[in-house]
Amino acid sequence: MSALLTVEGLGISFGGLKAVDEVGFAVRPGEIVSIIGPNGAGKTTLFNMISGVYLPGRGRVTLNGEDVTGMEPHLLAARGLSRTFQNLQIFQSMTVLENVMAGFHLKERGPVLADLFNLPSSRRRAAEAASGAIELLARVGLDKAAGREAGNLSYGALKRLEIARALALSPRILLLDEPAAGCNAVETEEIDHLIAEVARSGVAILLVEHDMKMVMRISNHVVVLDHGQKIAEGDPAKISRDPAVIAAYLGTEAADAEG
Ligand SMILES: Nc1ncnc2c1ncn2[C@@H]1O[C@H](COP(=O)(O)OP(=O)(O)OP(=O)(O)O)[C@@H](O)[C@H]1O
Repeated sequence: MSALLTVEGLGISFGGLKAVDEVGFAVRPGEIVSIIGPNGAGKTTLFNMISGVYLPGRGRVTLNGEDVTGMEPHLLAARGLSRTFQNLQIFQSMTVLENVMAGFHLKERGPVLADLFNLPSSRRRAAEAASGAIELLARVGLDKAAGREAGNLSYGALKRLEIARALALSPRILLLDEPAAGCNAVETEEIDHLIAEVARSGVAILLVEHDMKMVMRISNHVVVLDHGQKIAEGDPAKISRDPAVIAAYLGTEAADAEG
C-alpha cells in the first residue's frame, strides 16, 4: 500500500543546534510507526514539524500526496491529521462527554450565527456530535463515565479520553506523543489495545513513546533518532539488536551514571 504520510530530509536548527537533521520515513494506512531515541534526540521537535507547530527549516512533509510542509494545525486536521500532546490537553472542569464533543466542534466549525440564535441546524449538529461522542467513548471504554467531570478520571482514563477527542476529527493519521507516559502497567496495556484497534480500523499511527516494551509490542516499524539524526529504522526485532541503537541508549545510561 502506498504511503499516507511521507517525511523527507526534514530538519530544523535552534541557534547553532541541529535539533532534527535530514530525517525521512513513511507511514502507511493501518501501520503503527514509532519514533524512539534518548532524551533530547529530537522526537518531539520532529512531531512538532509534522503537525504544523514548528515550521521546518528544511525538507518536506507529504500527506496523501499533497505537500503540507509547514501547514497550520487546523488545516492539517481538515486533511485528516490529528494529534495528542505530551502534557494532557483535557478540559478538566468539563465532563468527559463535553471534552469529546469539543473535538467534533473543531471538525464542524459550523456557522457561528446559527449557534448564536440556537437555530435547528445548530441543535441538530449538537445532537449529532453528542451521539458520535458517545460512540467514541464506548470505543475507548469510557461510555459509563460520560457524565463525570474529566478532572476526576484516573490518569490512564484521561489518556484514553485524549485519544477519543483526537478520533473525533475522523483522522486518517493519528500522532500520539507519549500516550503511555505516567501510566501504570494495566493502563499502558489498555492504551496498547486501543492503539492497535485504531490501527486495525485503517488509521495510520505515528507514535513517540519512551516505554520500550510497549513500542516493541505494538509497532510495525521503528525509527530511531539520536542527536537529531536517524541512526536506524526497521521492524522491532531488527531495532532491538542494532548495535548503533544499543550504543545510543547505553551512552545515555553511562552519562546518567556519571552525572
Ligand atoms: N524551542 C526550542 N528552542 C531551543 N531548543 C530546543 C527547542 N525545542 C527543542 N530544543 C532542543 O532540541 C533538542 C531536541 O529536543 P526534543 O524535545 O525534540 O527531544 P526529545 O527527543 O523529544 O526529548 P525527550 O525524550 O526528552 O522529550 C534538544 O537539545 C532540545 O534542547
